[in-house]
Amino acid sequence: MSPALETKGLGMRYGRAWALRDCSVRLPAGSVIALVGPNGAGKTTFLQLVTGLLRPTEGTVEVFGQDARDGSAEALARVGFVAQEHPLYQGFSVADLLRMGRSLNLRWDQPLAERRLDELGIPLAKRAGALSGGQQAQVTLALALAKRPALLVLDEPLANLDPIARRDFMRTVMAAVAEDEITVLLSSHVIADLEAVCDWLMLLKDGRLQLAGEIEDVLADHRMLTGPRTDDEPAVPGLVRATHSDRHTDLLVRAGTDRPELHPTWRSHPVGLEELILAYLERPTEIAR
Ligand SMILES: Nc1ncnc2c1ncn2[C@@H]1O[C@H](COP(=O)(O)OP(=O)(O)OP(=O)(O)O)[C@@H](O)[C@H]1O
Repeated sequence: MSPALETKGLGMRYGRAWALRDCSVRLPAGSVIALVGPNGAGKTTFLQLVTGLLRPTEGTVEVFGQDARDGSAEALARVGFVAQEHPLYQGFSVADLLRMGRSLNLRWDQPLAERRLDELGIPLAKRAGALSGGQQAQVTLALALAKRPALLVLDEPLANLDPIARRDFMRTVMAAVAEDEITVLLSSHVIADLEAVCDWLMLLKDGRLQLAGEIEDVLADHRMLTGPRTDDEPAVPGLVRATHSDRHTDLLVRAGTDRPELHPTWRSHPVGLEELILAYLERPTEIAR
């Protein structure tokens, strides 16, 4: 499938410190991509490079084949961005925000935005500052979707939302995906919420890409091996991380299914997404191959 987004050797340095380094990835159009990583991993930096808000120190980033650095009106029109914390002018009414969106954007679907807000029971006359956190998040999402973007970029959209607001927010995103076949790239720490909606995973740590792929393939490519406790680090090919309990050792391994070279008493079982992500986040940073 043709990529929605392609980066090659992408890097960003703030002063002398690299926030992102050597990031090469192709993200397919039509997918819903989870960007995960601990605090300071470089997620916001990556998203701001994709949306053209930052210029890379090195490397390239293309959105639907167009250089994200050129900042043209057409390029900007194809990308909807919801920044962290859902910033809105607090003194503006929702209607004012829609009016502003209409005058600032090349393409603007006012009926779509009004319909979405009506379905959510968010009154147009209300001031943004008088809305709940969940409603403010929905307003920023409605503004981003009114551009009818081909790529929707969401930076930690679920932070500070209660479980119901998180569910409602993701429902709105998924309804837009179903209606318009848009590509969605979202960063989050809430892995459980991502699992239900994302089909692609991109994992960053210490500014380095650790893992990228279709979630189904990534999970199929890993196994958890459980056996008697061994205190020495086992020399298993493809070992991602070893963890030890009183009596057992668990080895997360990559590539292939079973490991015949291990003792036959070792049991092999599939791994869940959260378990896999945590194992990658907890191991020392490696440069992605
Ligand atoms: N404007 C800036 N000036 C200097 N350093 C910055 C700037 N923005 C980010 N950084 C640094 O770059 C690194 C990556 O930050 P970034 O915000 O991209 O990470 P993140 O994965 O989004 O983190 P979080 O989950 O906490 O939002 C961090 O070490 C951060 O301190």
